[in-house]
Amino acid sequence: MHIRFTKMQGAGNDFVVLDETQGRLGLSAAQYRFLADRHFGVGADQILSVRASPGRGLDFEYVIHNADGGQVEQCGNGARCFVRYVHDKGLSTRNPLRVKVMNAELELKMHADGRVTVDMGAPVFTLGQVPFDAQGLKPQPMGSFERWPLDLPYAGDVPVAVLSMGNPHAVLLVDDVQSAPVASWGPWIESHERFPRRVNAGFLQVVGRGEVRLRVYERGAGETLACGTGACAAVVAGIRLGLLDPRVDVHTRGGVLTIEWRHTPGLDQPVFMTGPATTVFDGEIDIPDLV
Ligand SMILES: N[C@@H](CCC[C@H](N)C(=O)O)C(=O)O
Repeated sequence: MHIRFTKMQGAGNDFVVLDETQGRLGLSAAQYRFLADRHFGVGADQILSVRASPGRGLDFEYVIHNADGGQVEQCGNGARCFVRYVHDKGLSTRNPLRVKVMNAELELKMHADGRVTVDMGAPVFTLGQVPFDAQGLKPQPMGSFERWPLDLPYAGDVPVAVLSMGNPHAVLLVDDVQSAPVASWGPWIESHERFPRRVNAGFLQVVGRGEVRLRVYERGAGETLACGTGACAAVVAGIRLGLLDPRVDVHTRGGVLTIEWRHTPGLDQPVFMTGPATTVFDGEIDIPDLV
């Protein structure tokens, strides 16, 4: 199969974007893996498919596959690239855009300076919905939140905050993100048996009440230069742990994302994420028949 694609990046989190508005390409998980492969394919952390509106006042459907070929619920940096793609390719002039992702609807707004703000919806703290199995664990309260002791090889119990931004996140506090054990603990946390659908692992260094540094070991992709939902989850956790103000600049290895969350107990307040979205190049590629 011969296809056209666009390579994009948002704060260094990179994507292959496919136009499926005129019909599905019907790619297999192995073909998504091929596209994401940095040696044999194009190379990407995620593959984003732009599909026609499913109706209900929505402009498009937005489908996300991780580099490992698995379909996932959310991708924050991808959402910003999605808007830029739709506008640059002339698929819509609407601003803001309303799109459907796997289990939710998102509102995406492009600014005059090219940055994009995404209403990522409200975070979910119900453990069963993350999903996280806390049975038999004793929570450690902090601020208006809690952390859960996660037993990791050689490290013992490591306290993590657990929440969902539509996709699952575990956030742990570190003193220095540069020297944090992302490469070793990341895969252990990602596949920990307490997370039945695996999890994205965020390593959060609080610099001040409005500034953090973050590295994320992403489920199905490994460490990426930035993770949008990871930034939202880290800031929400930091606010509830009593460490952060409602507006925070998140320094990732690939750039800065600004996250805003007005926490009001009892109300489902949405998280807003603002950051860059850039087209790298357009291309064409032959995809082998892989099942
Ligand atoms: N890079 C993303 C998140 C992509 C999905 C994630 N790896 C998962 O499996 O949930 C972002 O910017 O949010």
